[in-house]
Amino acid sequence: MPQELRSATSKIIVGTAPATQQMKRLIETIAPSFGPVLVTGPTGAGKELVAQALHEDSGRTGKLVAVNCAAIPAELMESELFGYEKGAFTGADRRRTGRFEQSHDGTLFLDEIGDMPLSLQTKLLRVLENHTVQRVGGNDDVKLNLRLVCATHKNLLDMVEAGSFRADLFYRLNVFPIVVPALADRTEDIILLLNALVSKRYARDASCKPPIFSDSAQKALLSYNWPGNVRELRNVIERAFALFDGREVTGQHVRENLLSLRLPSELVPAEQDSLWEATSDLFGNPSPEFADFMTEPPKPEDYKPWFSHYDDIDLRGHLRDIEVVLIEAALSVTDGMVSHAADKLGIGRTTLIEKMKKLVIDKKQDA
Ligand SMILES: Nc1ncnc2c1ncn2[C@@H]1O[C@H](COP(=O)(O)OP(=O)(O)OP(=O)(O)O)[C@@H](O)[C@H]1O
Repeated sequence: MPQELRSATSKIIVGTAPATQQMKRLIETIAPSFGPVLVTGPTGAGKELVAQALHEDSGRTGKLVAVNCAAIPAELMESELFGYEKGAFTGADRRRTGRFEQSHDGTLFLDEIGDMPLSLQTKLLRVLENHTVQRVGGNDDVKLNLRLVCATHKNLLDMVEAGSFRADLFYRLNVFPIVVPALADRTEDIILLLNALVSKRYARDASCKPPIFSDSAQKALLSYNWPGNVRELRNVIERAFALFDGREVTGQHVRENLLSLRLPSELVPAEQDSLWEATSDLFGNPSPEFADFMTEPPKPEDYKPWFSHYDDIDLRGHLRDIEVVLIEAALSVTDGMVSHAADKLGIGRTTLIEKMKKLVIDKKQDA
């Protein structure tokens, strides 16, 4: 298809894995219709992008207006969504339109819909039934033509069961359900996303040169399980720009310095401080003190204080990372001699070969 005829969806959403292609086809098909869309999927997987793609391919002339229901205090949410008339409450010195009215002829994206208070759920249901809103303190019905897209990482059916989400609203919203797959379920997209996000990051700020992800780095990215999904991959790329300005990133760098932020030994302390500052809001950063502690090979009992630093741990992923690092180290000191490396690790040669296959480890180790 010529570039200019491609849908906005195919430009916005990167990925060619079967699950991604299926999702993109679904978005393109339902974008021009009117019914509400409910986008679900794990955090960071791209739910907001789906809303953007739906709007861009809808042919609607109005705006895409996004509201994060988890970020607005419950007592302000009604006036934020419905607007208010002058004098409706103390401080309402003029009429204000709400997000519903602002998205007339366009799309209203209600993110984290699972966090909407029950009283507002009832009001939202009324809007969906009547296609009108009343501003707070007003009596006039304002007629609206908008496409509603809601998203959540919560299980709304469980919430319905627990009585915290209205069943009738759930069925009203769930006309077109779209499930965004976890990144771990579409590994074919990882390298495409890596290249797209590196180019995007470089286009935004060309002051750092793009890092070069070697074959072993790409393998390491492919064998990781991405609990934070595409947002976590974006964070890894952000770290790579900060740490490897224009240099080659190896598989070992990915595991040791990018997936769990630890500095390569060649970085000086001053850079260390600015890096911690620059990335302190990134997914899952350990504190600098904890990183220092981790530069020593940990003894099992060193893990005891873990939960005073973190809420949780991906135990399987962590144990797998330790296995990968030790196997690679053994292969490196034995120049890739598998049987010698197996001796060093105290396991049989065949067991080591099986592990290397499973964990995508090469005999030859790059530094
Ligand atoms: N398929 C994709 N192609 C390109 N970029 C993507 C894709 N999926 C996600 N991203 C990027 O990953 C980041 C997270 O995506 P987004 O905010 O849409 O996730 P989300 O599912 O809405 O997260 P949350 O549940 O935390 O709100 C954004 O920077 C987004 O641009």
